[in-house]
Amino acid sequence: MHKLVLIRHGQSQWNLDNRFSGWADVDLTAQGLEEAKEAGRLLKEAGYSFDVAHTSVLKRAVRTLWGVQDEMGLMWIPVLTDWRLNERHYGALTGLNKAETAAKFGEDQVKVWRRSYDIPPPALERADNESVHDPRYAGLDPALIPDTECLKDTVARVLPYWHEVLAPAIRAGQRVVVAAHGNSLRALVKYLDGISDEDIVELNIPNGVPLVYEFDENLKPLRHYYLGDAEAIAAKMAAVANQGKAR
Ligand SMILES: O=C(O)[C@@H](CO)OP(=O)(O)O
Repeated sequence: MHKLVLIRHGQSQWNLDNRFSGWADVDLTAQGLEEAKEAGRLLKEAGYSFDVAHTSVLKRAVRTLWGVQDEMGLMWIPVLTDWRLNERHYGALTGLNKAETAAKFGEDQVKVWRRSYDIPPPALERADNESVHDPRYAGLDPALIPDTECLKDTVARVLPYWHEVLAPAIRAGQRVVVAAHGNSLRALVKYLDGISDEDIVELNIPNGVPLVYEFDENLKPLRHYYLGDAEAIAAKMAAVANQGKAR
């Protein structure tokens, strides 16, 4: 049996401030760092170890991974960073407060922007898109740098990473951990579990909690589960869903 561990980053400053983050490179809060370490402790206690780690090019995911590695005594394993694991690009909503946006445009509209499968948030003007000049994307065809993304667009970049990088490593017997983001992980989970475009709307991934997938030898998921206290995890998922309320 193969296993994969997915972890959404711990609380970021813009999670705390309730702002749309997307590709903005926001750091973890003290709580977020503690969540990362707690995830590492949980994994270690449960007997997990990893041969390789994958993360995005955004520091909230990278630093979460560092916290996990540090607690597990695994600072030495290879780490691959890749833009395809980045958060979904939030377009012109990036930086806006989610509750204020809901008060202005309505909670239903904000839910469409946050959770619909194929309706993207309003796009940034290319001239306003700082990622185009960001050295971390310098090797990338500028046409691949999004001005906004819906989940479907995120699936279109996350799945090649799964098929080309993650799945072959898991199949070869490597123990893999992925530290990424709410929506890049929703994209992967949608594919792994065959979740419909309608049902994915209600899926929210909590910050800083290890999500374990068990696969058969063909990488068909057998089951998945979060590590940690079930009630606390449910409360974290509800808190993510409620970020789009007007208050
Ligand atoms: O702001 C974002 O980039 C994401 C994740 O924090 O938020 P949401 O849950 O609203 O998609």
